[in-house]
Amino acid sequence: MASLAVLSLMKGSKILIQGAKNLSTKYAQVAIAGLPSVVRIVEVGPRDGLQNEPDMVPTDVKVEFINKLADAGLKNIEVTSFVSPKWVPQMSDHNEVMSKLIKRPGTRYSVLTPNLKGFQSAAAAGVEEVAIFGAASETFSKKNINCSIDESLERFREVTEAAKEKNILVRG
Ligand SMILES: CC(C)(COP(=O)([O-])OP(=O)([O-])OC[C@H]1O[C@@H](n2cnc3c(N)ncnc32)[C@H](O)[C@@H]1OP(=O)([O-])[O-])[C@@H](O)C(=O)NCCC(=O)NCCSC(=O)C[C@@](C)(O)CC(=O)[O-]
Repeated sequence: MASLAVLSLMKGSKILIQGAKNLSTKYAQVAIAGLPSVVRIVEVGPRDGLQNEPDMVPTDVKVEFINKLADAGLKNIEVTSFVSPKWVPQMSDHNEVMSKLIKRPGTRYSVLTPNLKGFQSAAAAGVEEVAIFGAASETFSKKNINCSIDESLERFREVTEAAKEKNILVRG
C-alpha cells in the first residue's frame, strides 16, 4: 500500500516539477521578450566622473581624456553638461570642451541639458545629442535641478521639442 502512495506522490511531484519548469520557461520567455534587442552603453566619465572634482580640471586635460576614450573605441561618450556654473563649476568650460575635442567619425558625443537654456547653449556649440535627466524623488529633483518632478518634465518637454526642430538627438 505504502509503495502505491509513494509512487502516486512521486508522479504528482513530477507533474508539479514539470509544471513549474514550463511556467518558469514561459515567464523567462516573457521576461526576455520584454528586453530590448540592443543595449547602448554610454561612457559618462568625462561628465559624471569629473563633475564633483573639487579642483578645476583643465579643459585640455578633459579634452585629452575624451579623445583617448574615443581612440579606445567607445562609441558613445557624455562629455560635459550645459548647466549653471554656480551649481557645477567643473562643467563651466562646456563650450571650450565642445570646441576643442576632436570629433571622431562614428563616435557620438552627448551633453547634459536640464532645461531650454542649457539646450540652446548646447545647440549653439554644435552638439549632436543631449541627455535630459529626471529624478525618482521630489527631494533629489529639488536638490539637483532646483525644481519639482512635474516642473522638470515640463522643462524636458521644451528641450525635446526644441531638439526635434534642430534634429538633435535626445537621450533620457
Ligand atoms: C538646472 C539648473 C540650472 C536650474 O537652476 P535654477 O537656479 O533653478 O535656474 P534659474 O533659471 O533660476 O537660473 C539660475 C542661474 O543659472 C543660470 N542657468 C539656468 N539654466 C542654466 C543652464 N542650463 N546652463 C547655464 N546656466 C543656467 C541662469 O541664467 C541663472 O543665472 P544668473 O542669472 O543667476 O547669473 C541648476 O539647478 C543646475 O545647474 N543644476 C545642476 C544639475 C546638474 O548638473 N547635476 C549633476 C548632474 S545630474 C547627475 O549627476 C545624476 C545623473 C544624471 O548622473 C544620474 C544618471 O546618470 O542618470
